[in-house]
Amino acid sequence: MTTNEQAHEQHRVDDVVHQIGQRLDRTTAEYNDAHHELRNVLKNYSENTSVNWFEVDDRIETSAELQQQRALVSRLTENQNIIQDQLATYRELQKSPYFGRIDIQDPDETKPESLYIGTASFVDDDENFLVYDWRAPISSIYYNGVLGQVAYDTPAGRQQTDLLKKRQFLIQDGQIQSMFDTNETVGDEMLQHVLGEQNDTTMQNIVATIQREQNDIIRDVHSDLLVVQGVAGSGKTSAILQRIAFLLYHSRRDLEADQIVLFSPNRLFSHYISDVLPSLGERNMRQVTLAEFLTQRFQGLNVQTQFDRYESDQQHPVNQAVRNFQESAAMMTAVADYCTHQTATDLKFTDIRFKGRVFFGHQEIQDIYDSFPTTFPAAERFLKTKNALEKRLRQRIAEEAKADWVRDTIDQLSDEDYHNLLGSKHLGQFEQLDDEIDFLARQIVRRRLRQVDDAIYNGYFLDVYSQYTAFLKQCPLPENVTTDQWQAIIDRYQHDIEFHKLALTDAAPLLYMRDLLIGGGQNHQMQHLFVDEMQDYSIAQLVYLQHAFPRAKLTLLGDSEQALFKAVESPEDLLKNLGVALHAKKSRLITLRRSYRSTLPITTFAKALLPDGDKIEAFNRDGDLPKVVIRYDTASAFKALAHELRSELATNGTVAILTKNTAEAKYVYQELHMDFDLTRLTDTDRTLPTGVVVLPIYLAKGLEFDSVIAYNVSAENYPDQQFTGTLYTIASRAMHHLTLLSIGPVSPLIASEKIPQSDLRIEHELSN
Ligand SMILES: Nc1ncnc2c1ncn2[C@@H]1O[C@H](COP(=O)(O)OP(=O)(O)OP(=O)(O)O)[C@@H](O)[C@H]1O
Repeated sequence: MTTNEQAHEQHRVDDVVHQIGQRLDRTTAEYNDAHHELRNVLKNYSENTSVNWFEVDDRIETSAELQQQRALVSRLTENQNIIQDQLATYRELQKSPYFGRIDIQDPDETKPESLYIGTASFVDDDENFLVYDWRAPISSIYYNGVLGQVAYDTPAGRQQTDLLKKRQFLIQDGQIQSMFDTNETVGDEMLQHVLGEQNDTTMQNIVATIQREQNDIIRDVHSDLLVVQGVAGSGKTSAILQRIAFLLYHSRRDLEADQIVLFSPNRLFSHYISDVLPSLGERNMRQVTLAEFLTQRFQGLNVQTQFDRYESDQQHPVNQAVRNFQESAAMMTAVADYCTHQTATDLKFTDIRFKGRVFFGHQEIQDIYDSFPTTFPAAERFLKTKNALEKRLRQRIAEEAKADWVRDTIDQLSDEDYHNLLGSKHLGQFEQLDDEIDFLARQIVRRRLRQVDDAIYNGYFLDVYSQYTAFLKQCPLPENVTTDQWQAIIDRYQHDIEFHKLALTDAAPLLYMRDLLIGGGQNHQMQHLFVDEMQDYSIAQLVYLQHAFPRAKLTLLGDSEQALFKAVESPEDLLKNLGVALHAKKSRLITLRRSYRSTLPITTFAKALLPDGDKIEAFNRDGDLPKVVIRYDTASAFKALAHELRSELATNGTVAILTKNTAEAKYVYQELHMDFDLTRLTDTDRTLPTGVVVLPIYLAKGLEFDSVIAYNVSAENYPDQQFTGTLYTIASRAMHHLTLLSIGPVSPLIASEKIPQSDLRIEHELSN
């Protein structure tokens, strides 16, 4: 590239930055005006809220005025927020207005046109697009096309054009740092630069360097089930976030950020990714971990988490055939079948009691349920039963309202209680005083019987926990599960319930049964459901999530090689199983094989751990070989660990010591915390501190660190292939440096002929 050309491009950058600066000044003035106006209205509002509340007439008038003011405040606040967002976007653009340029020749134009692509559009005062948003239809050719004839989708249909040039820029603080032309999707040079620079405090957006397959994930608007299987560090999480930004742009009119939900692997991860969407001018989607979701659904029960289960499985190995069945689509189908065949007498209705006495008996409830046609789905009969009970409750309230104690209570009401009981009804709204008294009497009884009302509303008159036992007892078993094994499952479930506990395997089928029998549990607002680290979810859980978000399109991303909690499955089998289980009409599988996170030596080592690791393509970024440090007793191991930590801390912001489980993390913490500023992370932590952190690998899922030290990769700790996934996940968290500490002989997974010694730096303890 000639210096002349760079000077010419810099000239354009200067011009665009100048125009953005002018727009920033204007918008700042607009912001100040909006802020001023809002402050005035708020001041007025607070003066109004202190007016007389006790005179009824005044109260009505004030309340109408307040409502108007409240609406005004909310409109002005929204306006102010919009301007604030614009300011943030302009500030970002001012630093780096764009990262790409495409020159195209449209068939009906005489001259080629140069378009510049950045994180947001910038249009000058004459409506010229100085920068195109990366999500605009035309921008797709920057990511997808090689030079020559290319096509792109627009709302008006597919368009053709001739792509003459593709240029990439790295612009920092308004200065072009580098620029080059490329025929590739997005050239490696740019990626080299970005990946080499990265550090791990929070994730960055990748819009300047999105790769072709990633772009397919990001721009897919057709699939109702999109399954992405990608190797560690291939950009699955990045793709999710850029996809969300794309979808929000694409369906701006009918999709809001809070109609998108992401199931994330842990809370640290939620924080780690939280800057990406705001950096693209979008709000964050909702985020929840599976544990949070289940806890919320089972209030009052202590639901086992994936982490608890992982720890307990290490101590008490489980029967895999039984668990596979419990977590299968077949189990969920069995639940659905069971629910459709329940007669009123099969259901475990319980009495609704009040102050120790039966208020509605279970037989009465069963008879009501039985009175509705069996052709109705169970949940509908249940809802009708609730309504019938509500009606009977209202009758009982009306009768009880005539009782003497109620009249006595009314006589003794203070003025304030009297007003409170009237609630939204106002004095004078009743034609006769008797009506008002009657209303108050029913209010008093209703309040007293709130417990009964709640029991009806929440459907507490069906004992779902006993119902689940009944389901388990008749559940058709596959051939490889014996009745004795199943009885043990039933016994354990009953025992757990007695102690208000629930095993993770029971959560999805039990919730599903509850929803199908009593209704509810579904969120019809969600339009997109994303599941990251899907390999840690059972099919039963995914079936449940689909039921819980019935209108949502599903994007499931994972890496079966990183399965810490279960066996590896091929992507194709997975899609087939999921497609059937989730009844997907338009399903699509995208596989990502290129790994971007780690240096070439680290990825080369990590992939060699896997039986079919040669499918993984390492991105060619230089770095040191992974270092294996072997010591033969604990004292020298910790001495070596301290030494490694010091040297890693000298060059890296964060050093993560990753362990196999919590017990090991606690132990390492105990041994080191006196000498280092060390943080042990647990599943309640939300933020990642810098310095040294120690955590079990399952809490590091989805995260990355400048430097990783794998604690004790000895043969004793990682004896066989069962631990391949764990070791691979640990190794693949490292971006720049990886150290493997072994106390005693190293694991056969590492000391294997598949891993040439020349791929590692091995440091044995020196004998005296
Ligand atoms: N196209 C890209 N341009 C720049 N950086 C990228 C690109 N794709 C991925 N990366 C970087 O590679 C790293 C790994 O990406 P990400 O965490 O999204 O991968 P992942 O597939 O979710 O990984 P894992 O399954 O191991 O958690 C991140 O630092 C991300 O920013």
